[in-house]
Amino acid sequence: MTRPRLSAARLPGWLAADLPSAPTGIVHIGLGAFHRAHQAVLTQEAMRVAPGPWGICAVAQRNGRLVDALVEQDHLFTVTERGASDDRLRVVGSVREVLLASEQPDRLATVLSEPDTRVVTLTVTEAGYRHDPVTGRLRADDPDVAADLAGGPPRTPVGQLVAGLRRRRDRGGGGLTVVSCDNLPDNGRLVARLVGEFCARRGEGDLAEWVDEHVRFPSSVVDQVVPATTDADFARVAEALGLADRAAVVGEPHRRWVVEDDFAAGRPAWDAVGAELVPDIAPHQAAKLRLVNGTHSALAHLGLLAGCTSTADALGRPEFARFAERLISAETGPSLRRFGRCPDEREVEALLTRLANPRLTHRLDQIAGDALRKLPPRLLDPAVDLLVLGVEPRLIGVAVAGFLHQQDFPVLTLPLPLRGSRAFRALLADAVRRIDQDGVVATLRGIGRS
Ligand SMILES: NC(=O)c1ccc[n+]([C@@H]2O[C@H](COP(=O)([O-])OP(=O)(O)OC[C@H]3O[C@@H](n4cnc5c(N)ncnc54)[C@H](O)[C@@H]3O)[C@@H](O)[C@H]2O)c1
Ligand SMILES: O=P(O)(O)OC[C@@H](O)[C@@H](O)[C@H](O)[C@H](O)CO
Repeated sequence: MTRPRLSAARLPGWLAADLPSAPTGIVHIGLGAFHRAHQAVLTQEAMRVAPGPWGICAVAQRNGRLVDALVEQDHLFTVTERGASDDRLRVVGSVREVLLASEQPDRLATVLSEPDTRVVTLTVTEAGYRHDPVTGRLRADDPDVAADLAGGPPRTPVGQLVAGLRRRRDRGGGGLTVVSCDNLPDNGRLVARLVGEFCARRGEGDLAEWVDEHVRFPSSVVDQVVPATTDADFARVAEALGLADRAAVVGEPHRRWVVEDDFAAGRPAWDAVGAELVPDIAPHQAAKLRLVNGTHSALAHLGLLAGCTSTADALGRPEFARFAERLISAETGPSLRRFGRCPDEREVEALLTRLANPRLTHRLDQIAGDALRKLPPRLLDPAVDLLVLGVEPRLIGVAVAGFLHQQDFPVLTLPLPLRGSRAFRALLADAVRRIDQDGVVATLRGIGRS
């Protein structure tokens, strides 16, 4: 059945009552599923607690269909919080404008330069930063980066940021805070470094100095599983609302945001609605990337070999559930010792229950993508820390072997301590051989018995 589209005029009164009406103060680059389920919701909740000029201008890179859908829907969309037994549907109205960066580069630079814009958030995936994961430097050989450096309409998020900052400086603009929300270690420092390098490569040392003085780049950690929306999700929302929402998103009820408390010119009252403002992000970041994303990546690389399609599918199989539990309890958890805390039994169980939510379809192939960037902070850094503690990272070795198993040649650059460890290289080779000979399920069962 074709339903009328979600719009301000069609919204039932009981849903409209909660929506904020605020001018734009935030630019979000990377209008994906995650932003809509996470920062857009938190910002709406924060404005309810402390009203302020924190409407969002959300920027898609190339997805014109999503931009068109949101324009048609008066920028409204639904977020379904999907727990293990029920759904909670809400309408989000914190997005006030949407832009398509590839077609509106000038408008984007202008919004970034507006005095009322005081915060920029980013979710552009690990690949979006166009950096070399080993050196952390900008990949100047990437054709889009090269085009941006040559002064064309910016195609990359870093190019877009620099164009906006340049215009802001030229207009005599004030302080701005750029918050990366991507699953990358030290994401704030990474963006600051890439912006500085971009300016240097263009010979714009004066702009780099202005940025140093006026712009802050706090690092942040986000945690909420928000899979890509499925057709079944769209149909469920239409059924519940009586309206079609082409920008609907579905995520788990768990939601966490830890941000370094370093803002140049104010922010919404995110801390009043659950965000944690902290002086040091390092322990939070390591714990999140290793326990949540490390488990995800392990399940993805091993699960795909066994024909599993989603995290819930994999964790529904006893050998994967046991492997994940042991991976966290015996390796990724204890690897956090130098940060001062390891998860206890209860925390491990709660995390696995979250990740196994049978009502969320979090596809393993989505998680497995871009593994060369994802594996170092999620599984290789913990392996290094375990070696320092004198513990053999055997289960991490099996997870990494799940990735290597499908490769024709050794593509993964191991961190130096792992490359130099004969024991680690041997256990990796052994795990690849066992998966090859016995298959992944028998390998995991073998671990369970040993
Ligand atoms: N979805 C989650 O569960 C989740 C949870 C925590 C953190 N995150 C972070 O958010 C990121 C985005 O997740 P999502 O669910 O919104 O994904 P998505 O696929 O819905 O959206 C991805 C966004 O990133 C942009 N993008 C992708 N590749 C790019 C590139 N090479 N250059 C520039 N922009 C690019 C796209 O334009 C889009 O706006 C993740 O990669 C992760 O770092 C996601
Ligand atoms: O492409 P990725 O792996 O960074 O993103 C997919 C998910 O694994 C990830 O985003 C998790 O859902 C999230 O990090 C949970 O907080």
